[in-house]
Amino acid sequence: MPVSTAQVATSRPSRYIKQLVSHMGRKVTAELAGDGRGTLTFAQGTCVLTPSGDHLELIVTAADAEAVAGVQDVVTRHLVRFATQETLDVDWTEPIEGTDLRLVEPVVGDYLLTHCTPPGEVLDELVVRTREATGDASGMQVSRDEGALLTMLVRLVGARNAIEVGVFTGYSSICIARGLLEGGRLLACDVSDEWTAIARDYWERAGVADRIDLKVGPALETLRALPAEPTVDIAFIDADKESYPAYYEEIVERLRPGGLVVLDNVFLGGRVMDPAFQEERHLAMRGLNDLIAADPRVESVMLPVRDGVTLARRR
Ligand SMILES: C[S@@+](CC[C@H](N)C(=O)[O-])C[C@H]1O[C@@H](n2cnc3c(N)ncnc32)[C@H](O)[C@@H]1O
Repeated sequence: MPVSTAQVATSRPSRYIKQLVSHMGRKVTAELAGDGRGTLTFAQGTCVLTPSGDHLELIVTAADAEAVAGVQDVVTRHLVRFATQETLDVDWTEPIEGTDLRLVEPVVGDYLLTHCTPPGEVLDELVVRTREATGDASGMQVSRDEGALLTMLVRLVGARNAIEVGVFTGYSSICIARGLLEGGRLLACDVSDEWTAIARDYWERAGVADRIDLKVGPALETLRALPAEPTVDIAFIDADKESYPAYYEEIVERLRPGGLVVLDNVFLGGRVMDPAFQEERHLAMRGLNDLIAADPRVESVMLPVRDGVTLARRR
């Protein structure tokens, strides 16, 4: 239960952050960013302090509830001591797990679904068919707003040469293939014959089958077998999470300048923000998110679309 927040009403949030960073900097790592955001890194966890109008926003992240309480205690005591001209009310929320974070408010999520270009009959039917054929696994399919985003990105990039890692029943492949320039091709990678059989059927129905090359097998092998030349315009990564770093490396080296790699599920349902989650896929995604943000080969932005989407554009 490692994430807890507090909103402290005050007319001087920036001043307290400066004071705290300067004071705590003698004992722990304390940083003040140009935008006024402060970060305190203790042995047990971190506290991020952000000035927000007439509030000071605090976020404590640590590996367990006890560690959260320890960081909360240090921060609260110092803040209260620094506030000589007012009484600060530091009211922390109960610590929650990353999986309980609301990544997209349901009402917002629903509004987004109904305010993008409609995907059309074939994709609507594919959603139904996927649910019937795969049950709970159907949750892996990209949503209609994310699908619309993919088509839009493919068009904006002016893509002729695209790659998809993780086809499932073909929804996102159709979205990508639709946006390609005349003569464009999509290399679609997946390990499942069963799921991609459905994809093939719907690619035909959507009229894009002739521009998709399906490669069934481990995607890493497929990617490594590609020429090591920067010819890829856009790639979408949406497969096994442990392999994301390897997929990213193979793809980023093959992107042409201005080419885009799009990564899905970069929040892992909130688990990337929660240090209690330490499985291989959590470490892989957390590490990759950090790497991309600092990667000099690309410009990147992370979008709170569904489970988090990163766009990284090759410089
Ligand atoms: C989240 S689903 C993809 C959803 C798809 N983009 C869509 O919109 O319907 C992940 C897919 O990755 C595939 N996959 C898992 N491990 C793989 C691997 N090593 N190589 C290629 N595909 C893999 C799975 O078979 C599954 O179809």
